[in-house]
Amino acid sequence: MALFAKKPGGPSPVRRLVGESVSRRLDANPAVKRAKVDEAQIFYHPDFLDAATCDRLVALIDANRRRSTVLAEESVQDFRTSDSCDMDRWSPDVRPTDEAIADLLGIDPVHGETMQGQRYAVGQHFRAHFDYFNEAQAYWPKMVETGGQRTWTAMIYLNDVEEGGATWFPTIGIRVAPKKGLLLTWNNMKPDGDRNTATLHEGMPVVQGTKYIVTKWFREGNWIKA
Ligand SMILES: O=C(O)CCC(=O)C(=O)O
Ligand SMILES: [Fe+2]
Repeated sequence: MALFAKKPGGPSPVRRLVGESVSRRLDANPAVKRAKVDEAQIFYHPDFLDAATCDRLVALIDANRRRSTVLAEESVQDFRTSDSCDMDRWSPDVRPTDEAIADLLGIDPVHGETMQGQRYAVGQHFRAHFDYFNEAQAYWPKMVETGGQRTWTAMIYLNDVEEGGATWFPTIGIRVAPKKGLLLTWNNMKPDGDRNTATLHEGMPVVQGTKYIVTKWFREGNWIKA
């Protein structure tokens, strides 16, 4: 390692600016509410997506789902037990939603990763994790090539779940129950652009019913190369 190699993480002007511009835009949108917590910038739009679009995305997830994977090298059994699939951003069934999320946040769509569809059956979950990358991990150089750190996460609940399946932020102490069409979004960075450990979150086990969501992660740089 080089003698003066920069320690991973720390404040970042680029990530700070993204946090400022997105939170300013969301605060100015009367349809969007900000969670009343100090630890992180968390917002929600109670009825972002209409029922018919939700149903279409659920059908696409059912047609394309496979077992979910995680990034860490250690294989973590039972860490993420849902099924998931890539949602083709150019498909006419996906593109309007994909671009509407980017527009809501005011982030150029080229920063957005391929949207992920996820399906959780009874008992399935996504254990507590951070969406931002660990810059000390072996996978990090690959992530730099594909747009660098993740800044904002946006997810949409595509159906109502009979019981369970909430998104839980244990450090902050809030739980968001699935509600068809609701969009939840948060900044994985602190206001100074450093990684925000308070964004630790978990997809809690579904107790009854099935949970469908789409998740969109935004990078600080370009995911789509010109
Ligand atoms: O299923 C959830 O509620 C959380 C999903 C999640 O954390 C993710 O997709 O990164
Ligand atoms: Fe997550």
